[in-house]
Amino acid sequence: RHGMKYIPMVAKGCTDPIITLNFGFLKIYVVTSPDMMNAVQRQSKVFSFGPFLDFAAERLAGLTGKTLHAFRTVEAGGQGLVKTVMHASTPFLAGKSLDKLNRDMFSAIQPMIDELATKESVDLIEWVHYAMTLAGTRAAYGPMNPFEAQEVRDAFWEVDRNVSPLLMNFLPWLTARKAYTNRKIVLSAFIEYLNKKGQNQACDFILKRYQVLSEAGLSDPELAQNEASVPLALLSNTIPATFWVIYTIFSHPDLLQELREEVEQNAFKMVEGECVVDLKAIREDCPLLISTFHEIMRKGSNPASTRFVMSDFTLADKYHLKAGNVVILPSQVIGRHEKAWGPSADEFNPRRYLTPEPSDHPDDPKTVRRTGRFMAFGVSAPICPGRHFAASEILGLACMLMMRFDFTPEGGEWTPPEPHTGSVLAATGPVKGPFNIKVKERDGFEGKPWRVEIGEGKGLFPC
Ligand code: HEM
Repeated sequence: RHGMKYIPMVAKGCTDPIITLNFGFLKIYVVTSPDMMNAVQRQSKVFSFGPFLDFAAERLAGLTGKTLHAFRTVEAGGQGLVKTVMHASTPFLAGKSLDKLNRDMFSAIQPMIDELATKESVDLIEWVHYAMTLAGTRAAYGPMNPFEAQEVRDAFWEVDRNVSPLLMNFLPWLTARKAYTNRKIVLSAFIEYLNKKGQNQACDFILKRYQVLSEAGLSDPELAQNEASVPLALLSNTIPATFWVIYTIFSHPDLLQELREEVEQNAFKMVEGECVVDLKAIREDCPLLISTFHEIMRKGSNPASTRFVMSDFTLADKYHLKAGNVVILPSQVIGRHEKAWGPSADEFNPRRYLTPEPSDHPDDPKTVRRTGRFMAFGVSAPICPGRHFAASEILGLACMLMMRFDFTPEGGEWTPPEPHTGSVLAATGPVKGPFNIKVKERDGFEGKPWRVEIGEGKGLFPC
């Protein structure tokens, strides 16, 4: 009922560094303190992420039989393809490949932003979903993008919003009907994409995945079955996070003003009458914007990194964890712990990630890399490999919107929309629409052409 918010709800106020939720057939150990998280992370053989890769291959992607065996981790008796493909493709989410991905994403979204300028009002949630889904997937999958069809986009979001019963894996065609039938629509689009050899014009990350999987002997339908679940990683978190970044910046007028000044000075230029936002300069020369992004993600998202207990283990000589159960490291609890951030841990402070205030941390004021400092993209391995692309998409778009537009919510008040609790894969606060805003180009910028310039570099944000 509460979706991803359930864990922090039960953990809030607990004084123990780890607590047990007993579901009878399964215990979930919820870590509530940074020190205990360190202790768990030090035992990477005992607390492993591997079984969750198997879980996702079976329940999210719906793999069965010999395809599932090929993907399963070696530890679980499989061929370990899930790790092989991740390892081979992750480097293509940085450097030149990331520059190209960003370039393609912003050239895809630019006409949609220009169209926004012709409107007087819009449902911001719907617009962000539409524009980011289309632009992100065009950049990833190329001109034969399976998500061009609205039917496929709608089916994808139906899967995302109804994924919980699918994860139970109990007669999914009956108990998870919506997700199950819509997953089939997405899958058919991916099969057609491969039939047309669409992957040959995909981004390097996607192309590498196809190469590795076909070299491993997978047929196109088997390959499509796995790849049809990749957009859950590509879109499920990025889109709600984009909404919240835009919402938070525009709903804090003083902050908006400061950010506009920072961007105007460091990451904006006029080139022959064209307004240009510079993504490389956003990364390198806009510390307040980056800090604001981190703080919105710290406060607003609630990913819970998950580990499987491989063998019985006693933590801190006191807490006995039994093999076969699950450990959760919830960022909403650990990342807001006083040990991570001192007494201001629960406040929204867009300057938090600038040079740390000496009074901020009771134990070690100068430490920037304190445990629990920033967990929105997960912790250590398997930290999100797409985080730099996500940050580029979100911040590039947010800058373009705040430099070009004034947004006013209908009714005048910035009142946060209702959460969408069915979307349990998204840790970034998915919401239910509509959220109607009035749109107006800013004084002095009316009717001007705009673009985002990518610039060369490693493409890496400090996250
Ligand atoms: C705001 C946007 C995003 C957020 C908050 C986010 C967050 C996360 C988190 C928390 C994890 C799990 C880490 C753990 O369990 O400790 C993860 C994994 C992953 N993410 Fe993201 N992510 C985002 C965007 C993206 C994008 C755009 C991509 C795609 C290119 C992506 C690709 C992946 C992949 C492939 C994994 C699995 C990594 C593995 O199994 O080793 N993510 N992400």
